[in-house]
Amino acid sequence: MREFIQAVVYFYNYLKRYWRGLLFAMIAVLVGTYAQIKAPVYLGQAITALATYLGEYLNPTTHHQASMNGFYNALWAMVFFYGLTEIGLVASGLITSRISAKSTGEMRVSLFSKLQKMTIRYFDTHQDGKILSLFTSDLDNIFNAMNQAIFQVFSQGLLFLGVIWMMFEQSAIMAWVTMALTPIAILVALVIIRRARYHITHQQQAISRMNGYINEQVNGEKIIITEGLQQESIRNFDPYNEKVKEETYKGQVYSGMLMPLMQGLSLLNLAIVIFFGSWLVLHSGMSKATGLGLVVVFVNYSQQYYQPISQLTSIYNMLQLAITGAGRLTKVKAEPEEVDQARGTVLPALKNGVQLDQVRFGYNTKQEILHDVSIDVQKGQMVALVGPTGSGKTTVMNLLNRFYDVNSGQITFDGVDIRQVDLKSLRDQVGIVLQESVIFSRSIAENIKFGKPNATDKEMIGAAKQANIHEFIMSLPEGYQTQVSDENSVFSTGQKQLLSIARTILTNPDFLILDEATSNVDTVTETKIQEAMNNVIAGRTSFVIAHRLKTILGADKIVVLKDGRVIEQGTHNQLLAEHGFYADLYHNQMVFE
Ligand SMILES: Nc1ncnc2c1ncn2[C@@H]1O[C@H](COP(=O)(O)OP(=O)(O)OP(=O)(O)O)[C@@H](O)[C@H]1O
Repeated sequence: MREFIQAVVYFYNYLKRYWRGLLFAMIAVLVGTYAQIKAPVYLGQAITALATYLGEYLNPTTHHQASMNGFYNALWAMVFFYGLTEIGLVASGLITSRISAKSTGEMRVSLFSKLQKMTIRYFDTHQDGKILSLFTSDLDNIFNAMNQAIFQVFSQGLLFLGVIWMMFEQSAIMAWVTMALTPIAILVALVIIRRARYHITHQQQAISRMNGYINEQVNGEKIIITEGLQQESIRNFDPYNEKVKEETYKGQVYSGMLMPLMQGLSLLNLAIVIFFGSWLVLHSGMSKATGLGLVVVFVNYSQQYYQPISQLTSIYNMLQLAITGAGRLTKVKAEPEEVDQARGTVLPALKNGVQLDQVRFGYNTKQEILHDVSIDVQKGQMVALVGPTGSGKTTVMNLLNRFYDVNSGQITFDGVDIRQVDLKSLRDQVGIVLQESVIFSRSIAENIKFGKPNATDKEMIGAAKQANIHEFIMSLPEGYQTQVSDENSVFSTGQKQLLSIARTILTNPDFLILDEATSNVDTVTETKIQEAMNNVIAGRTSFVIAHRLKTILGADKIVVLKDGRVIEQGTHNQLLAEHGFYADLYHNQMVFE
């Protein structure tokens, strides 16, 4: 019930601005449905008029032209009402399609804007595929429901009530006869909806599990190919696919069953209506011609009456999917936002330095990752963070840029706690070169200018030169205009990092965080990266997460992290003299280099 109310609120928020269009669509449905239930009355009158005329025609002594006029009048009225039905239904369909497309478009924009404000924590804890499915399946389901189901609930509900009302207007006894099979129809519909729902829920779960498997296998394709595990991967795919196949089949069997069953019931009912109607014509006091007309009217109503019941499963399924989708999107909307642009003081340019003061932090409440970490960086200094894998180096970087907040202690820029600072002004000062370099689908020039789109070409080329990537870019036939993307990258891993460095140099940050690429790069590229790093670091305050110790020998301070604690601090020579963890690490690496 909570999910239902949530969905109603969600739809209301997006649909309220279209109230005029919706009102118009409803009036169109109202007119169309009224015409639809009114038309059979004229059909009946036409039949009655024809029967009267034929009766008189067969008896030449009482032949009147007038009864034929009644037939034509009724016929025209019937055509008019059926025409009106079509106009009403087409008009309301067009309006609802337009409103659904527009409001789903707005939902898409709002979802995308929301995602752009999400915390790193959100992206760290949600799979890419699941985020993508908000845009694909959830919004699609919502569109389908708005376009068809909500409209159908209204129009079919109206038709159902309207037919009952009209039937009682025409003949109460015939109305009861037409409705005779209603309890069976409703019972059948409920049983089938329950079964269909069961299998459709299982089908969705099976699809989600299968997608998870495909996602994982595609991401791990390199390992699968190198280990020759393709056949195994195909074999393991089978049970996922089988489950989807089985549940889809059963779901379709049940949901597809309702329509023919209802048609069957309606045909059975038709026979009852004709049988009872004929009995009434023969045994009641009404004229035979009127009775014949009445039978024809109820033949029509009998079909219209069972139509809404047969639509129930598809409407129900569509609504159910939309309610789940709206629930998921409401949850996303309620997620805490990252960029709270207007809050806090604007951070002035760094004057003294950056401090981590007794910082404690964990990604979740169960496990603390950093314990009492204190690091002091003076303006213009280069601090290197070293330590075994999992020791917390990247975590320190995440905190410095305020991707996450500390649990206790504080991080300060010139003595100001970064939690008190306007986030944008903090991010403007901090430049990050990540281990994993990202390439966007656009030209190389636009990729370099990503953080500063209004940079001049001269500035951009200057940055590329400092990052040691200019010559390579110029060797490409289209130079800086070469279109690149993650799938169609012309860069090696090392070159991608050089591009990231160029991107960062261009934004000219005061404070720099550099996460050195761990992947093996050839010695020429390694030297180039080293030079580029020296260029970007020069004159800046920087934190370098180093994996190859020889890259940080000249650091002003080396901080050694182990299991989330600072175990040693000092210059390279000081730490070597201590013969501690760093000295061991250094000697071990030198043996392998
Ligand atoms: N998003 C996250 N959620 C939960 N735990 C995480 C997350 N990121 C890292 N951790 C955990 O925090 C610890 C420190 O990880 P971190 O990435 O900071 O180490 P690192 O020193 O940078 O390692 P590496 O040298 O391998 O990059 C690890 O135990 C890791 O499992």
